[in-house]
Amino acid sequence: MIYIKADNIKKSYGKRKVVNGITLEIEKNEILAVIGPNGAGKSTTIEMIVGLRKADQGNVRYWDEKYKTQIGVQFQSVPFFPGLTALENLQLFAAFYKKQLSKEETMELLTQCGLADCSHTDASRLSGGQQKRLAIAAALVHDPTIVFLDEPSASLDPRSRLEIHQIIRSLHKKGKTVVFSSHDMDEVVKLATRIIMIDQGQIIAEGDALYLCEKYKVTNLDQLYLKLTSKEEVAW
Ligand SMILES: Nc1ncnc2c1ncn2[C@@H]1O[C@H](COP(=O)(O)OP(=O)(O)OP(=O)(O)O)[C@@H](O)[C@H]1O
Repeated sequence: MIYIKADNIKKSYGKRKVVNGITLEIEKNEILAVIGPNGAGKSTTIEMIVGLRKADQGNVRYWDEKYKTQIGVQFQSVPFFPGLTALENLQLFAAFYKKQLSKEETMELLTQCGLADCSHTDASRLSGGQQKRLAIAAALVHDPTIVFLDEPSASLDPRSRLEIHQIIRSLHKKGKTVVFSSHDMDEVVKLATRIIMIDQGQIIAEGDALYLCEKYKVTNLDQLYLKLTSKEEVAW
């Protein structure tokens, strides 16, 4: 089953074409990794797909007219409410979806995201890694069908990174669809059931890791990345 279909979407900021005709589908119960260089247009593409940014051209179609309540999104920076604890922040995020999370339900979500010990800590005092996990928890408060995670494990220590992988795997096991962006090719190989590589606002490769490595005659995704993505000339 196809949940979301983006057809030839484009976005420019001023004269700069950031997304230049992306067509993709997001299927039920896949873990889709979106990879590509800094500034390639990954976040902008995700923002258009989740309906937070309007495409200049092209369109995005959804499987359900109430899709907004069934999508959870974690962005790279999260505006938590200072003065509120981690637990209170999650309850507030749930209220945005008109959902009342009991203390027990909130604790369960915090535990799932490795934050049980921080439930009563002011969100603004959490470490970077803890804030990232709280951001993921915030994306899950309404038990969404599809979860978009924008670089969920970036700048995390190895243990926290593994915890994020566990969260992604358990969401997948529950039948959810997960779309995540990442610069960590090992993580992508471990988790993704399908990969989309974006460069300069266009999809330049698509498929699972094995297929892509065979197709482009490389032994791993790092090599594939270096082979396919453009490189800026370095001026010394
Ligand atoms: N609101 C905005 N206004 C102007 N330019 C923007 C805006 N948002 C993004 N850009 C520019 O668009 C380009 C693509 O940004 P985007 O965040 O989509 O890339 P990305 O592939 O997610 O990069 P990264 O891997 O570094 O997160 C970048 O050059 C960025 O500076």
